[in-house]
Amino acid sequence: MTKFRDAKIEILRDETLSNHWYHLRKVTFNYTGSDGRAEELTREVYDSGNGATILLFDPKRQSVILVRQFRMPAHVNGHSGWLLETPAGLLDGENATEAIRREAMEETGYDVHDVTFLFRSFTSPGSVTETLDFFFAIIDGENRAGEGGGQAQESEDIEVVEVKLVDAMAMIESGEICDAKTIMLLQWAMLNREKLADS
Ligand SMILES: Nc1nc2c(ncn2[C@@H]2O[C@H](COP(=O)(O)OP(=O)(O)O[C@H]3O[C@H](CO)[C@@H](O)[C@H](O)[C@@H]3O)[C@@H](O)[C@H]2O)c(=O)[nH]1
Ligand SMILES: [Mg+2]
Repeated sequence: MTKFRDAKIEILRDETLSNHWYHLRKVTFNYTGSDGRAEELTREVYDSGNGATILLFDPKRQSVILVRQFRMPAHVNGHSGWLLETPAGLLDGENATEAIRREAMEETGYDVHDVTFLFRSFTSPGSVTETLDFFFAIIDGENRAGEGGGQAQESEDIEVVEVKLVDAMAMIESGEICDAKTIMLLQWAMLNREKLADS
């Protein structure tokens, strides 16, 4: 951070452009950059809250549990929209551990007790406020507590898909898996596969 040692940010205004489902803000601020020059700038900021995601791994079957659902933002950007992802959800005021256990159950039907926090990441820091907490849990594919599928009353319509870890890696190469959080967790699994082999 040496270049920005004397940089300064002073927020002047934080306006709401849209506040229907999520919150689109326009932030006006004085920016004093690395060269000491001050200027007034504005940035649009999309605030959809923070979320959590989890890699559910079955060591016996060497497989992961993914979910497929329709994503409109991907659809309007040239994808069919039917993305294959790790289970994930918004925090809804809960702490991330509680939230991810609830989401894992709702979306996949796996009741996970021991979840391990791995890391936190901004998902798209140029435009979106969101941080995502990444978790890991061991599951037993033969011992599922429910059907999953999401909450019908919230129009969630989720397909639960079990994929061998090696096949999931190939699906990144082929483009069939093209969601950042999912790619990050699968790559984490590959980097830690010796540890996972003992689990
Ligand atoms: N009515 C309405 N519903 C919406 C809108 N936008 C999203 N939803 C619904 O709100 C629900 C949110 O479900 P969650 O499971 O809590 O969140 P998520 O969409 O899976 O989000 C997770 O993954 C995202 C993508 O990676 C992450 O961005 C997010 O942080 C979170 O981890 C979904 O049923 C979604 O369809 C909207 O504009 N209007
Ligand atoms: Mg979800």
